[in-house]
Amino acid sequence: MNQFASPPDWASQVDAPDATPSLPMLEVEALCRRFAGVAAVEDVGFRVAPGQVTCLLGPSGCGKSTTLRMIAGIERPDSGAVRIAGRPMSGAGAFLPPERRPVGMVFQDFALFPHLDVAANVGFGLRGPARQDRDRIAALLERVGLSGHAAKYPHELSGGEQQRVALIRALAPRPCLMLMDEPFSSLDHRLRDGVRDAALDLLRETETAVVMVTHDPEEAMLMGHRIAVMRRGRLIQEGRPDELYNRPADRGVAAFFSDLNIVAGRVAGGRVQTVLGAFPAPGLAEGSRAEVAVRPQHLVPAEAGGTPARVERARYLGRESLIEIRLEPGGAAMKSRIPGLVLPAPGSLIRVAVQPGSAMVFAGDGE
Ligand SMILES: Nc1ncnc2c1ncn2[C@@H]1O[C@H](COP(=O)(O)OP(=O)(O)OP(=O)(O)O)[C@@H](O)[C@H]1O
Repeated sequence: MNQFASPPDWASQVDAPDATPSLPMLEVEALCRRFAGVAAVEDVGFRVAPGQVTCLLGPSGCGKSTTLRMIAGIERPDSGAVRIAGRPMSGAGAFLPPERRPVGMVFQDFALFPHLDVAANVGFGLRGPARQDRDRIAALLERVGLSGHAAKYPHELSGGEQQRVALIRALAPRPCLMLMDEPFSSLDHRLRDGVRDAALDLLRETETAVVMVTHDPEEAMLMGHRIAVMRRGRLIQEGRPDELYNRPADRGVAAFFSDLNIVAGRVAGGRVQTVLGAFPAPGLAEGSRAEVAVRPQHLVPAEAGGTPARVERARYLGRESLIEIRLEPGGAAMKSRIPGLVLPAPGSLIRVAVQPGSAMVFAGDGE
């Protein structure tokens, strides 16, 4: 059971910068796991507050699932600690098996029992007499719009319906923490939004803390109150979606969320001087090399000033236009995304500028 009687309102936490509640539901500390001498997860630590969703985001093989499996107790950490609702699950000699952890799990393949009808599948998560609690099962089914499906078998349901059943089956025992591994990735694009929204509503209502693995940055931004970006087994950055998008720790994190235009330069007078202009470079040594990353929507046509650029290709994408250009000094290829219909002729010369405050400056000239 959730030991916190009245968890803080998730919306106010999202709005308030750096409002980390004092009592996390999940605490992960310095988790490490090696396979055949190779580190799959190294020194990963983060916390999740009650009612909050943290998305583990990263490329294939970066250690997301292994981290999730260690939280679940399916995988034993080599070192580090996991605490749920303040109780040690693993670490310091303790190790609770998965069935003794107050955790619900949902995976990519819905894994419903094919020989049980929907009501029995949901009831399976309940223990003892609660398993027959028709009212609770009916309430959960109604909550995800499946009231009329209680007597159906999994093969009679669509993928989206099956995943909603898997979700309420995991939530039925009222876990403190929900662990979800790519839970929506096998769903048809059209179904996905509806199932995601149903899941978010239900998780918020039940004030369940959630760790969700995804490799899709848009999904992480859509679902996560916080995002933890992993790379090569390590946690690179953890924070609110806007922090990761606007203040990424490095170029790799920045590149996860969109295409980037990159220009390099040297720091002089506290600013990195580039072909696109000079940008503040706080904390970087005078004379050192730095690179500036600019998202395509932040590289915009300039009336006067700016940097001359030759248009290579311009396409209208509906909501916006994508203009591919080559900077005249240096010849670097860049992309600019502009709202509406803006189609300069290929070969024409335009001027572009970086929107104030949008440039991301990193040390060095490569990852
Ligand atoms: N049981 C295992 N035995 C050996 N190596 C493993 C095992 N489980 C995971 N690995 C390795 O550990 C690394 C991390 O794997 P993990 O499944 O955690 O990555 P991931 O980020 O979840 O990837 P994906 O998005 O492809 O599922 C990979 O190199 C993987 O091959």
